[in-house]
Amino acid sequence: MTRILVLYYSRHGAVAELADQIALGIVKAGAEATIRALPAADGSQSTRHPLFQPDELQLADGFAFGSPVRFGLMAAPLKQFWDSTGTEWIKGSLINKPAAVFSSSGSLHGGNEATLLGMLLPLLHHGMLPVGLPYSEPALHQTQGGGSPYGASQVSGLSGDRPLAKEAAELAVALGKRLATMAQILKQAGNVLP
Ligand SMILES: Cc1cc2nc3c(=O)[nH]c(=O)nc-3n(C[C@H](O)[C@H](O)[C@H](O)COP(=O)(O)O)c2cc1C
Repeated sequence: MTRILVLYYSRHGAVAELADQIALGIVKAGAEATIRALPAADGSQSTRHPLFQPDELQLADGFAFGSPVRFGLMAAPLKQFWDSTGTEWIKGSLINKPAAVFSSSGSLHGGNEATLLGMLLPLLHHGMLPVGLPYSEPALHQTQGGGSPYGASQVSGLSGDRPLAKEAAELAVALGKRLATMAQILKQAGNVLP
C-alpha cells in the first residue's frame, strides 16, 4: 500500500487539525496516512499525535509538511527538521517523492501564502515533486479564509480558537487525496523519472 507521512509542528492545535483533514483525504484515495508531530525547540510536545522518528522518513512514498506561520515564515521546529536532512540530501533518498505543504496563521493576511511558498523550497532542493491544488476545486473560489493553490491553510484568529472553516477543511482533504493519488501513480510506474 502507498504510504504518506504527514509531518508537522503545531503549538496550539490549528496545524494539527489540518493534518487530520489531509490524512482523511489520503485515506479516501486508498493510501495509508501516518501522522507524526515534531517537538518544540525545547523538546516539549503539545499535540496528540505521536512524535516523529527519523527512520520513518524512508518508509514513506509521499509527504505533507505542516507548520504555523511565525513572522511570515515556517516555525523553527520544521526548519530544524529540514536542517537535519543533510544525509537524505546526499543520498538523494527523497528525489521524485511527491510532497505537499500546509500552514496556519493567526490573521487573514498574516503570511500563509508566503509561508507555504517558503515551505516548498526545501522540497525542490531535495528533488521532491510539489503537489498543490488546482482551481477546479470549487472551494478554492469560495474560501474566505484558508486554502490556496500553494497548499492547505487555516486562519485560526487572534485567540487561535477560530474553528476550521468548511472550505479550508475541504481543500485540506482535496490536497491529501491529490497527494496520495500522485504517490500511487508514481509508485505503480516504478523508477520512470530521471
Ligand atoms: C512567535 C509567533 C509568531 C507568529 N507570527 C505570525 C505571523 O507572522 N502572522 C500571523 O498571521 N500569525 C502569526 N502567529 C500566529 C500563529 O501563526 C497562529 O496562531 C497559528 O494558527 C498557530 O498554529 P498552531 O495552533 O498549530 O500552533 C504567530 C504566533 C507566534 C507564537
